[in-house]
Amino acid sequence: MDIATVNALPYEDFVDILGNVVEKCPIITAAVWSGRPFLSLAALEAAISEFIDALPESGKEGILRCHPDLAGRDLQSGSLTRESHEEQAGSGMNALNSGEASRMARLNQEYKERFGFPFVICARMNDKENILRQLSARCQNERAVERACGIEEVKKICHLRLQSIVLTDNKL
Ligand SMILES: NC(=O)NC1=NC(=O)NC1=O
Repeated sequence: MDIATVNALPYEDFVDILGNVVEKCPIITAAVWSGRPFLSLAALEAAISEFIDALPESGKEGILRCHPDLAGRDLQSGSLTRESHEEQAGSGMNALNSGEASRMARLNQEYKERFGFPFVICARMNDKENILRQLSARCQNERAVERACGIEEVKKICHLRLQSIVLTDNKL
C-alpha cells in the first residue's frame, strides 16, 4: 500500500489496517488520522511519534503496559497479536531452554515490580542473548530512564510494523 492509498482511507479502514502499529494502542492511530494527508511514510511515523511524545508520563507508561512480556504468558497461551508473535518468535523467544526461560520470567517480574510497567525492547532488532543482556542491565536504571528507553523501543517496533504495511519508496 502506498502513502496516497493510506491518505485516502476513511478512518475506519485506517484504524483497521494501521491500528496495531503500536501494540494494542489503536487510539494513537485513530488520533493521527486527523493529520492526513501525510506527504510520506516518514511523515506518518513522525505524527505517531509526536503524539506519543506529547502524552503525560502516565500515558507513556500506559503504552508500555499494553505490551506483552517477552516469552511471557501470552506467548505460552498463544494469545499474542499476530505482530507480537512474529516478533517474539523471530528473536527466539519461543525457543528458550529452561534456564533462559526461567531467567527471562524472573527478570521480567523483577523489572515490573521495580517500574510498574513491563520491559519493552524491539525484538526484531535483537537476538535472545542481547534481550536477556538488556533486560538484566536495564533493571538497574531509574524509572524515568526506563520510561524513555521503553518508548524509544516502542517507536522502533512501530517503525518496522509500518514498513511492513506501507511502501516506503514513494512520496507524494
Ligand atoms: N515486551 C516486549 O518488548 N514485547 C515485544 N517487543 C516486540 O518487539 N514485540 C513484542 O511483543
